[in-house]
Amino acid sequence: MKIAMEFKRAYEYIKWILGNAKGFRKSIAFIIILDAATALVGVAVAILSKNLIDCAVDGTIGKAVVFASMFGTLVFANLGIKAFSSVLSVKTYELMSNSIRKRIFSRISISEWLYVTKYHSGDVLTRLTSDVGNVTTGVVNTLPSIIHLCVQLTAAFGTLLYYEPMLAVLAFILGPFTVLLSRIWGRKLKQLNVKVQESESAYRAFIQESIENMLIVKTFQLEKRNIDIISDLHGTRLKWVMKKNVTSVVASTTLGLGYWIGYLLAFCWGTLKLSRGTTSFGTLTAFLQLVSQVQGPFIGLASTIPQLISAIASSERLMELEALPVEQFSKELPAEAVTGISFKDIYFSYEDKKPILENLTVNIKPGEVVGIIGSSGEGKTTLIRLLLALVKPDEGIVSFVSKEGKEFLASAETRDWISYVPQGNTLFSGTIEENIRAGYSAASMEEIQAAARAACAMDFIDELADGMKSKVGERGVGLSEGQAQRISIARALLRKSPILILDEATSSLDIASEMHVLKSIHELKPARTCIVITHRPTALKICSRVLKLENGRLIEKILDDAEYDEIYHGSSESA
Ligand SMILES: Nc1ncnc2c1ncn2[C@@H]1O[C@H](COP(=O)(O)OP(=O)(O)OP(=O)(O)O)[C@@H](O)[C@H]1O
Repeated sequence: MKIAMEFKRAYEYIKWILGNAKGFRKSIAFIIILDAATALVGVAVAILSKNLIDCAVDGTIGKAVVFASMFGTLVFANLGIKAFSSVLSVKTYELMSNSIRKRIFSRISISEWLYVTKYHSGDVLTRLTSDVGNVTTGVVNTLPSIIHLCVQLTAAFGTLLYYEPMLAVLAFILGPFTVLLSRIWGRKLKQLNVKVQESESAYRAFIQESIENMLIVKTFQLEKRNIDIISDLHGTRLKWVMKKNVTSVVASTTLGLGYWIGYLLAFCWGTLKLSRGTTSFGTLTAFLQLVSQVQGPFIGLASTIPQLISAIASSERLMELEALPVEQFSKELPAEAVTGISFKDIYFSYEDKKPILENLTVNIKPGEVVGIIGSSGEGKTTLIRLLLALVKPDEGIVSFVSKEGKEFLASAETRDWISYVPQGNTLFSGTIEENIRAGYSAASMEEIQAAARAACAMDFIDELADGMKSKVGERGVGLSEGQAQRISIARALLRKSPILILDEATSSLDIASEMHVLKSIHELKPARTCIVITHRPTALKICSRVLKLENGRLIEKILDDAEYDEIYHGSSESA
């Protein structure tokens, strides 16, 4: 039962791997044909060498010259075929691995956000590079090698059987041995492969995070701790790589031993026949070559099988990414602006954790500017994630309402109506212009400048030597927090969506800049429905309503000056 299940699973993985090769079948078939041809050439060379030596011994020089020239032609042809096959393999490898990467990357992009965030970016990177590499090698290199070895085995065994059946049997001694070994070591090797890939993921993830958070590493003097962690991760990786390697080496050494025993037996048998005069020098040379060509494939298979197992183990890790749930898209969106927002009887919790939102109901009218306050960790950002349909409510309905009162459920598509400025630095590496343009790719330079002006960013951009073309590093390196925030706001304003969400978006700005940005937002024409999540009273002053998130519900607050003061001077807990 267990074996049947394992076979079924292996069948699924192999089907998936071959499915990926669909667009490259012609190239792969061609590589296989070329590789099989080199195997046949090997056997032909053995037969030719027998005839050549026999002619030389008999003194029939004319025939020997013919055989020698055929021999030379075949050797050159073999070299040419191998060179061409190698170039074709590299090209097919690149095309196929890029196509798998693109497909899986696209799949991740359209998968549900919450599921994707469960994977560390370093792990995803390892899967998209190393695992895709293993799968592609399996199809483009390992599969043709296996077929090459099988053709070589069949042709050499058939020829040997024709000339000397006893030798053929001796040479074949490795056959059952290989099958037994692959059964014993196959499963173990697959498990070890998964461990190797996991240790690679952990290692890459750590390096990635350390480089990203270099500032924290330096200011908290974590250099030594990080170097120690890297050493540990190296140690773990080395352990699994060595275990995998030793398992492969034990398997191939055992086979190697069998190979030499077989070869020695064939050699003794041949020399015995030669001493009795029942065979020629040429035949003995050919036999020895053919014995190698029967046994060689078994050794070859022992080294290609681990590659195949790597491909299978990696396909499992890639299939896992492909199985991520895809986002649901709503039906066609209406042409008119839909600006009202409704949260109705919302219950929400992350996985099986304590509920964050409970029985939450709120309606926001078109054009309203609503401030949301609440203690840290109360669920304000989660509320926005529900509106953006990044997470789904356990119960209740999140919807958008048109002027006519028509409701549209929040979905991936309704994000079209929202411009979002999230917490933290969310810039990409590239120019300032490229970062703002991400809000609306077809925007003119005038529109980009207008958005930057409204976000209070134009003054500092003008002061930069390259202006809009100034380069921004990874996550906005090269800009101050406040400058990065203003670029993020400009990006959101350029989008011209009817709803604008600012999540602590002005937290790093000085009061004067913050007031300027908020005033620009307030004066936008047409007016946008706006949700401002903030701990700062200046931001709340532009809001027509303030809602406080408390115990999973939103409660309307009328704040007097003393309370504004408390928010401003008190801790976030008191907000
Ligand atoms: N992806 C996630 N998976 C599981 N739990 C999460 C996730 N994101 C947030 N949480 C939890 O949900 C709760 C609400 O988080 P949320 O970010 O919505 O709070 P917040 O009110 O916006 O906080 P802050 O003001 O500090 O930004 C927190 O307890 C947090 O630990």
